Amino acid sequence: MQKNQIVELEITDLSYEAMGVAHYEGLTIFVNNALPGEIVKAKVLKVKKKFAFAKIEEIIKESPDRVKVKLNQWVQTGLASLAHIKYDKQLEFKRNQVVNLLHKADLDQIKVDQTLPSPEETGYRNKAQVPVRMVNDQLEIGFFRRHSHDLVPLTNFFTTDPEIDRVLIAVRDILRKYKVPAYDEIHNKGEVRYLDVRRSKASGEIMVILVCLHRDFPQLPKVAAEISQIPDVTSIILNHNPKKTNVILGKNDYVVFGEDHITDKIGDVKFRISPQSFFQINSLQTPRLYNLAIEKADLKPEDVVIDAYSGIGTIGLSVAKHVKAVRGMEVIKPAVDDANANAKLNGITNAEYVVGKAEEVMPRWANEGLKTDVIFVDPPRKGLTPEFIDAAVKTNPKKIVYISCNPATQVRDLQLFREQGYDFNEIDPVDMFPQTPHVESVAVLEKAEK
Ligand SMILES: C[S@@+](CC[C@H](N)C(=O)[O-])C[C@H]1O[C@@H](n2cnc3c(N)ncnc32)[C@H](O)[C@@H]1O
Repeated sequence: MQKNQIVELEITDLSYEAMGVAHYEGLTIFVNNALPGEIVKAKVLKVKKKFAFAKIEEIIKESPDRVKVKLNQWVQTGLASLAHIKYDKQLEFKRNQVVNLLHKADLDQIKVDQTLPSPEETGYRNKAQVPVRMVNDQLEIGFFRRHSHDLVPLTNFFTTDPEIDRVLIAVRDILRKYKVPAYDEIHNKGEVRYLDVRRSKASGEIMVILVCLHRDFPQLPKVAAEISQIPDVTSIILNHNPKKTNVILGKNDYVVFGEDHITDKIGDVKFRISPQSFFQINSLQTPRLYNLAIEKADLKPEDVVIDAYSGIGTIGLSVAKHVKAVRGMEVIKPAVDDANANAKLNGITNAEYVVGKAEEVMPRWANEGLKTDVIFVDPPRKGLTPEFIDAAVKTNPKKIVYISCNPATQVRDLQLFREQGYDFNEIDPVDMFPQTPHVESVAVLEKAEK
């Protein structure tokens, strides 16, 4: 097989990144955009020893699960790389990810529920982080083509709250009007790198973050004054990111208009959210995810609860009024400040959050003799560490509720807990990210009977 060769392929599977999978002359071929059951003519893009990448030239036999995507850019950019598959099949794809991982781990007996669908299939994101670049001498917002830094200009971000798209376009036009240069990442010059916009569905408040190369730029006062006139914008932040890096946000934020946070709500609990704080992006699905996790925790009024990887305290503060005490830890300081402020904001006096790495804080607490009843963990994609797991077990909880955005690391960690006398019999996938291959899942570990 050679680059640029055209081959006819039968697609037999979907990879975890939602690429069609085919086999040809002993090679596994990943075909962008192709679906199982389809026969396609594809052009070979790259050939490695055991696998190759190809793109569709022509669909000879089309899958009945295919959706005609209006804007092919969504799929191309990876912004919504499952958008070409019917929603019920997306849910099945996500469930299958979990089933396959359990199968590989010899855990076929674990039950995997149907994926809980999201109330909104599009327009669900309460936050957009979009790159800003010059394209043909004009400042554009958009998204990078998959596996590249080529900006595809976009004005409809599809999975984002349409109110946020409206603000993104308005800010883009203001930057154009004042001739603010976009960031040039090759030479590390120019100015605006990203626009980061957050909107609370509950309060309607909107935060606009201009991620900039410099702490200030000549047009900033006029630009800020005009952005502040966009309806519902209550906060404008300049995030200073001077480094040549792929990391989106720099360390320092400067308020250029309004508040340093916006306020949102999950259930009855209010949350202030600062620019650097993590907040679940699917506003309508988040309470359903938390309710599932909380129901499974079967909390009692005398329980001591840990909220690990707590972000702004959303899980712990949602349960604080029903338990004896909540203690949480989180590595981002502004998020911890938010969490403690959020406790006060809601009149909660039995919850306390500290700054630190979970894998360091948990062992410290365990060594101090802390005993717990229920531990909630909600780590980033890389999952937990063995140090955290050992320390969590040492505090002797009845239950550990594991919320994960990466079932591969979740299954790995659940096995480590199993070796330490905890067991689980079910994983529930929840769709937090429709139109994308991302899978969220919840599992509950209980102390195994001796
Ligand atoms: C998936 S988020 C969950 C946040 C929160 N539970 C929620 O539902 O909004 C994971 C959080 O873990 C934090 N984090 C990442 N690495 C960490 C570590 N080593 N120790 C503690 N927190 C960490 C991130 O900053 C982020 O807020």
